[in-house]
Amino acid sequence: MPVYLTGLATAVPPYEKPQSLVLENARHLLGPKFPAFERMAGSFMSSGVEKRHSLAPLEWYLEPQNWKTRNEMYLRAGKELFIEASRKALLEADLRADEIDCVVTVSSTGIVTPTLEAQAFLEMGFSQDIMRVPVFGLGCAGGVSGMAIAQRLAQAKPGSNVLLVALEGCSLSLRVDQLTKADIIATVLFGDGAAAAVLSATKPKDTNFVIELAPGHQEMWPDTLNIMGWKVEEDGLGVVFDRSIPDFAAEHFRDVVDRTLDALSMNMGDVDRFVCHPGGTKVAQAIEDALDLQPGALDAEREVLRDFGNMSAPTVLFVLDRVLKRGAQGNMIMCALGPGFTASFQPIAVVANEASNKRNATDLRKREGTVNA
Ligand SMILES: CC(C)(COP(=O)(O)OP(=O)(O)OC[C@H]1O[C@@H](n2cnc3c(N)ncnc32)[C@H](O)[C@@H]1OP(=O)(O)O)[C@@H](O)C(=O)NCCC(=O)NCCSC(=O)CC(=O)O
Repeated sequence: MPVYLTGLATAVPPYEKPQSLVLENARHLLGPKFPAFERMAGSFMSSGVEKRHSLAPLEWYLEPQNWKTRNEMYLRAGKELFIEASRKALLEADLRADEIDCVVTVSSTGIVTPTLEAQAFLEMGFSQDIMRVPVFGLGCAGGVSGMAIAQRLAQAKPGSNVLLVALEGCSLSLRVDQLTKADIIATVLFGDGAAAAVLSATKPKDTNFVIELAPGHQEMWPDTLNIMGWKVEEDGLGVVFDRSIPDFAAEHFRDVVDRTLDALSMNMGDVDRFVCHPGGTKVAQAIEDALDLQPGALDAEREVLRDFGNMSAPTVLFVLDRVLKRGAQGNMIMCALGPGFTASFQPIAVVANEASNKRNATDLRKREGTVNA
């Protein structure tokens, strides 16, 4: 039984920062504490990131923060973003919040219990018997793995509607006490954002096309725990992301894609578009090379990186949103790498809707002019 994507929306927090401003403040804040800062400063401008959004205003990052203040900001600003992304996705799906049976919240950049979907319960108007599935720790793979979890949950209960929300406040982990090169590169790349998707086990009737989701596929490489993750430290989370990630992708991504396609009974020729998480320019390049894609094939990926930075889990859903709104059809494979080290894949097919009874209805995949820019 297929599952259908009936709503997809993105949201970014209100504080927009051009990369030149991030560099200026990083130089002021981190430069005096990290002797090699100037040697790495060029990466701010060569990273492909032109701007990003953050959950907190600039002044917040200039003050010392700790576990309590970071998580207070995550709760306050994250809840607002959760609500905005969810409401937009529900509008797309033409559903009320109380028609959602299950909500999957994917987030690894803050800790709050009860989790965000419970914090937003009243404002959202969720039903009292909603099933809550908070998922922590998937990192950059969270958008794809979250979609795969939501797909399985929707498939398990005919007639149900599942809301997926992927939300990250990567910038809240900025550290000025224990600086490493990885911390500087994280400041170069990471931003904050959220995306929400509505999945339904009921076929939409009033669209020309439907977006079908088959079960996803994941693989974890043994003995790769140190490539990506969080270290829990005195004043917050410390970023773990190894400089080997682009080389790792260049060496191993093709093999895992081939095994995934086998598992999905597909081959390369069946895939019309890979929809990838753009972890950084070097990762995007490594994926393009590994898959023998045409130069520029990952155009939407580079645009999302340019406009929002690497927002971890929601990033790939921003890419999917652009790709669908530009009218993509056929078979797509959404993919991302994340802590584990894990590769996660979600097949998506945009196909004509034979059951359509409203030929002129506005399709999710055709709403021009509403892409975040
Ligand atoms: C950030 C960049 C655009 C910067 O490119 P540049 O050409 O300007 O610079 P560069 O690559 O030479 O790096 C500048 C200096 O930083 C160091 N450096 C780079 N990445 C580092 C890392 N992860 N940890 C520690 N140091 C690192 C380099 O060795 C070099 O130091 P020295 O000069 O001393 O040698 C690129 O490095 C990049 O795209 N890297 C990939 C980022 C990445 O791993 N993203 C994935 C996040 S996880 C994720 O999102 C999952 C996924 O991708 O699916």
